[in-house]
Amino acid sequence: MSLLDDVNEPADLDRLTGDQLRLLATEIRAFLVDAVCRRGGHLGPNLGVVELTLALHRVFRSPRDRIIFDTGHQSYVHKLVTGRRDRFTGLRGRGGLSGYPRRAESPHDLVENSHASTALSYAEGLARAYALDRTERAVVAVIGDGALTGGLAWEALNNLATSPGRVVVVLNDNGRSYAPTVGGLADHLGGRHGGEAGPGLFESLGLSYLGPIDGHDVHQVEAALQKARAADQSVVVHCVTRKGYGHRPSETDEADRLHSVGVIDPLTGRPASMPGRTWTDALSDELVAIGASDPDVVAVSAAMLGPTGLAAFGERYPDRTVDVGIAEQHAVTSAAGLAFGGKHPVVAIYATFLNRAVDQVLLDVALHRLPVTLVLDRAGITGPDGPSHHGMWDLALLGAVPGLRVAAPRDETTLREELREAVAHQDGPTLLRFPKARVDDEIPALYRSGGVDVLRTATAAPVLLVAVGAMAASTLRAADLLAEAGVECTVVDPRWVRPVNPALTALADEHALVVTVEDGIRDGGIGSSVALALADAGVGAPVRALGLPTSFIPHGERAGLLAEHGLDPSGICAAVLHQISTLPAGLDPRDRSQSSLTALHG
Ligand SMILES: Cc1ncc(C[n+]2csc(CCOP(=O)(O)OP(=O)(O)O)c2C)c(N)n1
Ligand SMILES: CC(=O)[C@@H](O)[C@H](O)COP(=O)(O)O
Ligand SMILES: [Mg+2]
Repeated sequence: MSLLDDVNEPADLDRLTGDQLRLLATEIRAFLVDAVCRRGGHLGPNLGVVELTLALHRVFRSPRDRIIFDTGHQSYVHKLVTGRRDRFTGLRGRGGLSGYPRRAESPHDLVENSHASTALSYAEGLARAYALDRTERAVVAVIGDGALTGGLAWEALNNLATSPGRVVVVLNDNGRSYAPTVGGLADHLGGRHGGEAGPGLFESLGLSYLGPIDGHDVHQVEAALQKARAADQSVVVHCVTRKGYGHRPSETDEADRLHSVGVIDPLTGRPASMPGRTWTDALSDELVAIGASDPDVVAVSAAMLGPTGLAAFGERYPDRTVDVGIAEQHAVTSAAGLAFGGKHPVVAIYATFLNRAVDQVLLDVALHRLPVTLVLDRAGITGPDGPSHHGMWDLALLGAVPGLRVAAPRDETTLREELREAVAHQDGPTLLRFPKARVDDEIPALYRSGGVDVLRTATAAPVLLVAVGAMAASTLRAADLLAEAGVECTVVDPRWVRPVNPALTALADEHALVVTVEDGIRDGGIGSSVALALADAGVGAPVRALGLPTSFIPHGERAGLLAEHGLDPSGICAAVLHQISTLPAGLDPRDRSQSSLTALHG
């Protein structure tokens, strides 16, 4: 019987002695290594917060007191001590335990948004609400040194000093985001600016400061938290920890301390199976090649050089590579500055995180028609990271940006080609998007017509299938299924999906039904742009837009989630057949006669 087996709620920690707490921490690490290596997830971040989380749950009485984890990727220990041990076998799978706090899972989870740098703002507002009600409930925000590089966190700190709400800010300073945390703040916390790290900075903002504290010493952390709890103003408790602590492959992983892993061998930290070539790998290689011939290209990342494929560019051209920290807004506006200065910035960001910087794309970049290329990795369904990480809003949110040209490559060749076209474009911003997946097999075009790649044709095919980027493979397989059902289709990849290419409009005019397929939300997506363009051009073919619903899609495996939303070959086929069945009598595209077209086109 282990100590961990007896911990089913935070109160179970109260009776443990110092030695038992140390033993429990060891058991928790063994549990985490085993569970995360089997399922994938955030390993290094959680190994670093074991003692800190035990101390938090001994000092504060969750859920009456509120503990908010910034980003939430480091909440596994919190889940373990709040009764969710048995659910780790399904970690991040469909219907299984989420990799982030999740309200539906436990009353101990309040905030489940896993975009970084939000916790202090949630906490300030919550504490203010408790103060208004004169309710004695403590509010704690746990924030990493990486998340503290985000501007939102500083907006919150600025407000905390004068807020009636008191917040205990636990700064988990492990010196890293993925890679070592960069910038003046990181240098300050690391003592690289000389003098004592912490007090000067936070006290000058009107907050109290305690630390630096050894974040792996439960008693030291507890003592500091007790003091912070009793203070009459907001306090920063500065805990120094080691990312990946207690697991050699994590602690020694140079890239990111095994920040976020797939299924790996616990002894070596290496992937259990060959990961295969991803879209990110293809982007990485082509950008290095472009950098060799174009000295004006500058790569910009928001704390994710490695995961977005910019690390190789950074090794080759360190002077032309910028990591701005978790600061997507600054990344985009500073890219605008670079472009004003004659450079061509390539800003690589996960699609979901660009949501942060929509205004910057709109007014700081597009208004000035600046040549900035945005590369959106993890576009569409990402999978195990769940609702906040699916990159499904970009096309809809950015559809309103005048002059933004958007490309969605279907395979590695088109990714390379479209990236070069994007970087060559000087008159305004460009955007490329692709998913978190292996890059699909090459999909050759039969021919290119006015910039649109025609992937499949049949004589007098009545249905035009418009595949957006990575949806091309499934759309082509759907066309096979439809042919078996007696419906011939033309399948095209517009390559540049916005603005809608007039060549696509012309092609649509030769068909009785147009079906668009994309892995973003339908509402405001490419399908709706195509429908508008056809209507404006007086093309009468009805448009059926297939895509994701405007809803928060839970975590699960990417292929399964796409299928659940009808975006696999059989789903696309079924949707087309259904659409055909709704066409007015005489307009069945299986019997596409000139008269039916004439009738349709009025
Ligand atoms: C807005 C936003 N940008 C980027 C990310 C991706 N991301 C997740 S964790 C992380 C690093 C966080 O570093 P830190 O807060 O220090 O936590 P640690 O992993 O070191 O514990 C990044 C960049 C994110 N979740 N949200
Ligand atoms: C917490 C966070 O935002 C990242 O760690 C994210 O989970 C990484 O996702 P990938 O594993 O797709 O790189
Ligand atoms: Mg950190």
